[in-house]
Amino acid sequence: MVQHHLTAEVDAVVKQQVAMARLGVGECGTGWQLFAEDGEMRMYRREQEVDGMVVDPLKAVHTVKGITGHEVCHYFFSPQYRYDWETTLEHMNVVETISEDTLVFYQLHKRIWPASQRDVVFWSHIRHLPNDQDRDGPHIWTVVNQSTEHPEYPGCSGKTVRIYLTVCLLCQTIVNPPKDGAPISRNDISCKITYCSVVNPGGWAPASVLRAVYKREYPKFLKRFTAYVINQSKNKPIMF
Ligand SMILES: Cc1cccc(-c2n[nH]cc2-c2ccc(F)c(-c3ccc(S(=O)(=O)CCO)cc3)c2)n1
Repeated sequence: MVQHHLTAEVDAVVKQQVAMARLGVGECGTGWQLFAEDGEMRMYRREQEVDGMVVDPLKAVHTVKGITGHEVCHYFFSPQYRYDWETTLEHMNVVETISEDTLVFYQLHKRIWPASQRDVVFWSHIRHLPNDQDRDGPHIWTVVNQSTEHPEYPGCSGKTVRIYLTVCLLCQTIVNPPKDGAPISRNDISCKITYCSVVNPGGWAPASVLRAVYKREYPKFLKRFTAYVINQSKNKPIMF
């Protein structure tokens, strides 16, 4: 079977993004600054501008009880749930199904005053990786979203501004088996989530406005999304 033209790119970007997501933020001199905290959630950014535009890389780390990395990635990747948790969506459709673990999405997001409305085309890939710290432990799961071109969605409609993003959601399931050898329940599991994103907003927008939007939107997004996964999963068998 002939490989899809994106397959090589998907493989390279996933490997690179997983490696970056695994890097800690603690190392001094890495330039990561903590900008939001809420319980177990910590949000860091590096202030970075390209051609005068804010493209601050973001790294969020969060630990959530009662769900697994497979469940978090399943609900993040699968299109049928997206309108449930992505509340800034005005329109979303799957432009192409490259394989069962690789889709191409078009998304039109709600306008954030005073900037013009943004849209984005990206491939999205879900994958699980052996847990190299604990060979017998549950696999690590990841979803990588990477902007891409698509002939049906040229980025020059004029009405909206096309944004460019790279997002990596990396999830590690932690199991604390019950002492008495009872079956593992949701009280015995938690998920360590790392969410990395670099967004080029496309058209120019004031740095102060963009940074204020990120500061407000990212913590809301991660809390809302993880609460959604907890609620969807709680009465279902555990997906390891
Ligand atoms: C979480 C967040 C941060 C910064 C801005 C906003 C936001 N508020 N109103 C409109 C947007 C907006 C505009 C354009 C976008 F591409 C995305 C966008 C955000 C996340 C992702 S994703 O890949 O992480 C999850 C899939 O939607 C994709 C697009 C979000 N939301």
